Amino acid sequence: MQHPLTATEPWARLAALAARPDAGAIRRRLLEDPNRFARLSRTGAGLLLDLSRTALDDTTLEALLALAEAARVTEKLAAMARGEIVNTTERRAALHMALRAPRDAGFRADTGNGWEDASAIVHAELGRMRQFVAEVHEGRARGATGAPFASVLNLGIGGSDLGPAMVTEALAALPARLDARFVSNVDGHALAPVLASLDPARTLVLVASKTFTTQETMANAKVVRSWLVSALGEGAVAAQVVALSSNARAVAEFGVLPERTFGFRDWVGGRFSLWGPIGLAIALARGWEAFASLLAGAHAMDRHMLTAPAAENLPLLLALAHTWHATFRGHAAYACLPYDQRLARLPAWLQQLEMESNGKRVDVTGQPVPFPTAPVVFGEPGTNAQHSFMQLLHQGTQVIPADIIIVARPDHALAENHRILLAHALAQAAALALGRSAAEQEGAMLASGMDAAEARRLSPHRHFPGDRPSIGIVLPRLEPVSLGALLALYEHKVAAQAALWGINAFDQWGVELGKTLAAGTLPALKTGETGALDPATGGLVRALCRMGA
Ligand SMILES: O=P(O)(O)OC[C@H]1O[C@](O)(CO)[C@@H](O)[C@@H]1O
Repeated sequence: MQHPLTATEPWARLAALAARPDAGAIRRRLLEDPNRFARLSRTGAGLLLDLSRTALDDTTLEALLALAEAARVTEKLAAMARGEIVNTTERRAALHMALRAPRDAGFRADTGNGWEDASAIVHAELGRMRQFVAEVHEGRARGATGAPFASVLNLGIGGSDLGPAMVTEALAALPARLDARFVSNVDGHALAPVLASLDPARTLVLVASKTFTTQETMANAKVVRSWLVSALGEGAVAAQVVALSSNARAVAEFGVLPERTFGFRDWVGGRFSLWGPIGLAIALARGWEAFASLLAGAHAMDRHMLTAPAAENLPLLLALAHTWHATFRGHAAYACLPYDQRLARLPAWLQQLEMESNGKRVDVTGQPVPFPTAPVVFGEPGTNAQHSFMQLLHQGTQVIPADIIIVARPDHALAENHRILLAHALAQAAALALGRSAAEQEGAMLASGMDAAEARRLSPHRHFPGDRPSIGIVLPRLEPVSLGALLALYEHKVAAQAALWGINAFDQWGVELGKTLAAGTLPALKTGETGALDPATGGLVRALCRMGA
């Protein structure tokens, strides 16, 4: 039986367009149309999206928009905003948009057991967060010895780390209100040096875990709890530990006071959670105003996503361009290249967002999807990426599209450095798209005085095929409001692709098996008893034990 999406007329049209010999031609399209940038760039919520260095043309774009219509993408995103149960396997709404909307936005969530006033719940907690942040900054909330807090240590992993850590680093141009540290890995090499560098009397600890059962976070939380208690006594737990979680019972058992617990509902998915209590570290480190502006920027993108016409809608257009690359052109990876060092952790955040959301092989009905879904995402800030993996993007055997994120105005006074950075970002996009033919390359070598035989020998090695797509995303400046819009752009892009493919972006069953197996392996590492393990794991456990594990 044919999959409902591949049975649509626009799908057939797109499959035919993708099979054309010139389906990937970017150079020709660029050089033939001097207005291509104007025709294929759009603005929304303060950002600029530039699709001119992809092979998309009017016909392809029209077919992609028709496919989105056939898949009812806009209706599905509207259902998400209405708080309907869109995460069908876990029977939950996905209402992260409520976290960043004004109080009167009126978001409501279907709990499966009736509807609740999501906006009221969010704003009650936001008010408490705001008050707590003020108490810490003004020195009214202090540690067990009466010392004001100088540092905040966030213990969390996945969505309970990547978002707040990335945003806190991205907003480094703002004055630091508290020194912020993030420890996610259960590897003691992550936690031990951080604890060694902190003063327990002046450290506020955030245990960030939606479930409050994640083994890595809880193991680190226990270590930090003992560290506080042995330095300051049992009273330090109540004075200095804060929980960010939706599991109030487990939080209470851990000993965190209700007034130091900030909660959220299960309609906030882990990887979409930085906008609420999980983002407390951002507000503590960069100030409440910055956090509020971040939310405002994301809300502006939410409004744009919900109201802009399809052909002008940034998240939808980005989703369609990525889908053209991943699903129709079969590009199995894409690179995220932020040309701003402060966005160094953006690729890591995006990896979870994309790959945990859309790394799915069955659709919402449980049927296998007969086409590629989420590609592999990787990335590094430019220009560093140019000196590591960009070689493969320019001359490798596979085509790997890139998102090139550019910030127009810097927050430093090194104007020449910034111009060099921008020149490289633009040059990479141009080199990927236009390439340089063997003949052009050979001509350049001859002109430089190289002898003809040597120029001929080198020309295949120095040939750039071009026709390699990149998408530009431009922020006027990296500030809370534009960062919020950028992150919401990607969140909605991911949700739009899931809606198009008919998959569930909001569950993550693929992470469960490894957790279960780790629980069975831990006792074997303690006792050396490997009888219950598979032969390969058992062999490795015995080898590790012989080496002193
Ligand atoms: O916040 P929690 O419950 O500790 O979960 C952390 C992370 O673990 C996952 O559940 C699975 O890796 C992520 O989705 C989540 O962000």
